[in-house]
Amino acid sequence: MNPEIVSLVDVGHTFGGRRGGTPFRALHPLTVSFGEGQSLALVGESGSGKTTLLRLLLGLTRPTEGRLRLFGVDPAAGGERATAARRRCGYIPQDPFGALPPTLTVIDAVAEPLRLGPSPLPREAARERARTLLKLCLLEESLWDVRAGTSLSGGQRQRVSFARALIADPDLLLADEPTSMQDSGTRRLLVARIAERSSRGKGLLFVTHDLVLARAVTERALVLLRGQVVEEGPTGALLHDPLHPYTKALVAALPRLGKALTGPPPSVGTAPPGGCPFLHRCPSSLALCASSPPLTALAGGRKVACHLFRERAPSTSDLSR
Ligand SMILES: Nc1ncnc2c1ncn2[C@@H]1O[C@H](COP(=O)(O)OP(=O)(O)OP(=O)(O)O)[C@@H](O)[C@H]1O
Repeated sequence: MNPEIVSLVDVGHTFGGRRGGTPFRALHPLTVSFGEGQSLALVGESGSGKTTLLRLLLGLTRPTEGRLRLFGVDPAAGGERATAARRRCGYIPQDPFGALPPTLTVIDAVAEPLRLGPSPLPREAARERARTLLKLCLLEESLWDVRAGTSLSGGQRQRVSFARALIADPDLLLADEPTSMQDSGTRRLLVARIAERSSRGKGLLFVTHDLVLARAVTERALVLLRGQVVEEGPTGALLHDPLHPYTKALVAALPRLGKALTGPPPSVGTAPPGGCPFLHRCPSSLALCASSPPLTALAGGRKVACHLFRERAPSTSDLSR
């Protein structure tokens, strides 16, 4: 087992429960871990809980359930060890508009992570590294001295945010749809930069709607629907042999196949509390699906939460974990 980077044991999150209002369970308890050189994709439609999970890992939100560890510490605990663990992470947020310090120039915004922490790099050395990375991220030189908070398109901001997240060569990269605003050539280049890190023992948590993209950079994937894991396994297996009807629908909806998912997105709609989160859109639903199917381990390191697969589950002794 590689030294552990991320460990979640029954981690869940409910918004709104503490200050009154209607509590909303954005993430149902989930258990997952990965170590150095390993990568995990979080795949699902809008509103499925992907960003919530990233925010828990970064210590920006404290989980309301379970036990979460980042490099062996609780990232939301405060104190030096939690700060040190968070500093080992690079984060590419989904929304590049709020992601950059608005008063810094592009080059200083990218260099900034090297200027923080216990052994900051001198300003010019940090800026030199920022120049190299900005070139690799195909950001036009004419933009390096403009204010990061103005004058940049969404795609340009996203590339600046990408360079900023990678400049300190973090041990864990948390990337939330990091190439959503890029053309296909630039996307390929940025994805290759992410993929090469795994061979150097770096960890990756990659959030995307797109299983093809997930397969390019990750070995394993979790498919989330309404905050519940409906399938987990090797990313290639999920793409080429999806088991859960929802994963099948996600694969069928990939642009090259062109079939849109039917029914309302997960944040809308009316799945019964406790029932399968895909019930109202599932072409194969059974009466049984009004009750929640447990996440069941199958052969080949795969897991699926679907009543259709209960009978295919191997005996406990066959389970990979
Ligand atoms: N601060 C909050 N208070 C209440 N509900 C929230 C809060 N943040 C997120 N949610 C809800 O939690 C659910 C999951 O949101 P999250 O941002 O994690 O989804 P996501 O999978 O990242 O979606 P997207 O792909 O659109 O970013 C959504 O229904 C969202 O409305």
